Amino acid sequence: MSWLLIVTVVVLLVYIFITWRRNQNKTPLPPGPSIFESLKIVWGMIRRKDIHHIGESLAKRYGDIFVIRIFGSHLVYVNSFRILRKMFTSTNYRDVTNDRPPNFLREYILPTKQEMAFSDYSENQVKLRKIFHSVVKLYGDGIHAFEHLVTSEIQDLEEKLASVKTGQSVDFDMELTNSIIRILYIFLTDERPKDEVMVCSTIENYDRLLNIIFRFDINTSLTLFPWLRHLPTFIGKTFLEVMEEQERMLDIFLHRMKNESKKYSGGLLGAMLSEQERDSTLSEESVKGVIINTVVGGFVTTKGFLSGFFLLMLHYPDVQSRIQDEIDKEIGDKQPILNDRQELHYTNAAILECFRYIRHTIIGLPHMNNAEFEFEGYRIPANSTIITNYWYMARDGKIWKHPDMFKPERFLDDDGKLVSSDHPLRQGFNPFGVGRRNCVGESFAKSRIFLYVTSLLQKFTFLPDGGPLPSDDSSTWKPYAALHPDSLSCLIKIRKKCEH
Ligand code: HEM
Repeated sequence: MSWLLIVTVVVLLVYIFITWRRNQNKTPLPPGPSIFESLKIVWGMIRRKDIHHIGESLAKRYGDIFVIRIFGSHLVYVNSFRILRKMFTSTNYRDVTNDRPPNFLREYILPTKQEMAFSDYSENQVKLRKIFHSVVKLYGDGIHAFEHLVTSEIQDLEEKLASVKTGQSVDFDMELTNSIIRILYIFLTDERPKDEVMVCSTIENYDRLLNIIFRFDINTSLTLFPWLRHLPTFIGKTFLEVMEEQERMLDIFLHRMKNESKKYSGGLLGAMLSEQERDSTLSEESVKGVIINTVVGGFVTTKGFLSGFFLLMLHYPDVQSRIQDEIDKEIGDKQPILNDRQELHYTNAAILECFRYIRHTIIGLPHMNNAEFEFEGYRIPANSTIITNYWYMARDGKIWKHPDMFKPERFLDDDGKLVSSDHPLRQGFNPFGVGRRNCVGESFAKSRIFLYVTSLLQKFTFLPDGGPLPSDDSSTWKPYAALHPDSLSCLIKIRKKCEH
């Protein structure tokens, strides 16, 4: 036993010596904990699952950029949006910094590598992004077709809520979940789901399981030791379940596509089929990839935002009534539309502040650099995993006054108008990322969020139901890849009749 210990120590020392020699006379790495402390930190992240809390305390110690070194790999944390924008968008760096690190999800779960979110930046990836944008068509006339789709779904939700008996508690989390999934389904197929219960439960379950697999501790363990998926443990069981659920989910869409391809012309899938006729290089694998990207990217993020937002309405009734006053004044009784956005300054400020305050996409998606580069006086070694530390940026005391307070007014100027998009505060944090890998669903998500918030607060007031209310402090929530409160039960008081 003792010789094993001696060999381990010697190997470790030789490794440290070689690393040290190799780095002599080179531009320094960003600051960061020693190799020994790094080991302890990564172990802490895996054990305590709180990658965001550890990233926050290290950012306070080291500033805008730091590195954690682990067995010859580098986790480079970017802790300021200014630095992140420069690294991902400037012509000096963007060809290098927009790949994705290898991860278990890409290698072992997704049925294809031809997709948008987890593959490297490539011609195919750019092509898929373009098709996605052409369907969202949020620029120009297409916006109205999309708006109609979302509005009609929200009206169904309103009718459901309006039919709840006075004083009866509503599982609003579940209602939101089903409603968001139905919109995603319509976005993909241009039709309402025939078997709604089955579609909603399959997609919800798939997302829930993926959210577990993508948690830092589990994803890291599986990426380092993929054979763990075969063990009869929680991880192995979750892996099997996610594979089954993925099969079921793809079947819902692909089965219909194959059997009804003649009729299949609308939605994102229809657009991909038409594109396939023009461009034979667009494979079925890519179609599968885009279904998964839309379901994964479009559900947990928006659901996390909306359940967080309405939880804040329960905690901050004065903010809720100020939004309602603004809606009454600017929109009155007519159905809110996207064009109303320009007039609703306080509502927009509350939405921005909710993104900042909750920080539900804690570290976004990691990037990887395909070559070594020098940046702000530091050397970033090739194949580093670049972590966008949104969790820290959104509450960095250097940018935000009273960062721990929920204060929509921080985004308003002296005349009560929303500060412009180039204002330092709005430049200080964007939860959708920037550059070539920014969120492809940004416009889709923002529009949906605006329509949900305004339509629902126009008709209803949301009130605590007297049961335990989840804390509004998202740092106490379970550390999934996208944060959301555990539950959201509430009372709903009708303000205005739904007249659709
Ligand atoms: C509240 C809503 C959302 C937030 C906060 C959000 C945030 C993000 C972030 C931070 C990234 C990574 C950016 C980067 O790597 O630099 C991302 C990527 C992505 N998002 Fe979203 N997202 C949201 C909604 C959506 C929706 C509705 C969809 C699709 C329907 C979507 C699809 C995607 C895809 C496919 C990517 C990968 C893009 C690429 O790698 O090129 N997201 N999102």
